[in-house]
Amino acid sequence: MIDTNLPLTDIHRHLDGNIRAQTILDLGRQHNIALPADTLDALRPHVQVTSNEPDLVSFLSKLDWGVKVLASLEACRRVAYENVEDAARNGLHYVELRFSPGYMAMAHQLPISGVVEAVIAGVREGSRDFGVDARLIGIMSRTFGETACLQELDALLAHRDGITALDLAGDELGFPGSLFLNHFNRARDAGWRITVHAGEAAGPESIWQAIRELGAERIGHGVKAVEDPALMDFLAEQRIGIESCLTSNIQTSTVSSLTRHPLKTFLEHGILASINTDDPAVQGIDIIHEYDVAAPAAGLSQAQIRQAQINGLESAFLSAQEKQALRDRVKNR
Ligand SMILES: O=c1[nH]cnc2c1ncn2[C@@H]1O[C@H](CO)[C@@H](O)[C@H]1O
Ligand SMILES: [Zn+2]
Repeated sequence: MIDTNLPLTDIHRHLDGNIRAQTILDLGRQHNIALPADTLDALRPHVQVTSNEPDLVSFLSKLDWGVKVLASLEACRRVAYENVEDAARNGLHYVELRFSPGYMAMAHQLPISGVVEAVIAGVREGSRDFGVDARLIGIMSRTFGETACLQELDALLAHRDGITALDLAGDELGFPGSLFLNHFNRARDAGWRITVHAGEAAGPESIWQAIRELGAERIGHGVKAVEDPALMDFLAEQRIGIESCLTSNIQTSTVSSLTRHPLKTFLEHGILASINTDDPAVQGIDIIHEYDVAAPAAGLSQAQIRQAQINGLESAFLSAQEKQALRDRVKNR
């Protein structure tokens, strides 16, 4: 259960993996884009996972319809705005929304830098209208290679003040972190925080690489850390946040069932692990489901769920003062 006296955060949520099915229909109509179905019910199986996918890459193809309807910068602004509205509806006080501007720009060859600008604008308007504190994390989609990632990085750097951190997502097995050393050197020089999707499809060595070579302060998923005792100790000692996404890990077949998910072990080990959604619209879940259904199914006690909630804010890309302000705001409501 969620502790309503503590801030509720989601620090691992792809805004381009959280485009409403209704919005996909609307934008498809508006821009004359042929969709696989023209009613919500018929569209849903094409844009939402209905049963577990065999692997990460198959799962990721479920995000494609969402970005195929992004035919204008206004459409990008809209989905960013709606993401903040969805966060507010879920009772979230703070969200870190991540997005891959190259992936969003791809289908209609939008200017990548324009996409970054539109997303920043949409999130800013959403924050103002719905009272949710939001930060943005830029993603480089490794699936499209180093050069495409450099273009994403350049577009993000052109709006560096609107971006808090850099991430690397997509096909972890096909495109290892070692290809992206320069990218992350530049991101750190820009003063950004760093989080990396690692130890989801690949093993613990991918997590070590993200920390030692890319400068990751947090790890997305990090499921495979449980296979390496030295890494488990290191994560706990260095207070490296693990952004766990329970349902996502089942749907990508990263973990065979919730009862085998390592989140409980992470928490028992004193690792700063938190509960997050990943791609909620594609997964057909929300943050409340992850706390109330998925976390107990993964064997977490109520005290562990509360600790994970505390860890979410603790590992957020905020200053100590900003975190305290959030705690005060929720307590004094
Ligand atoms: O669970 C995930 N693991 C790895 N990459 C992901 C996941 N969910 C989405 N993306 C990737 O993030 C970018 C869009 O924000 C896309 O590259 C998408 O494939
Ligand atoms: Zn993710």
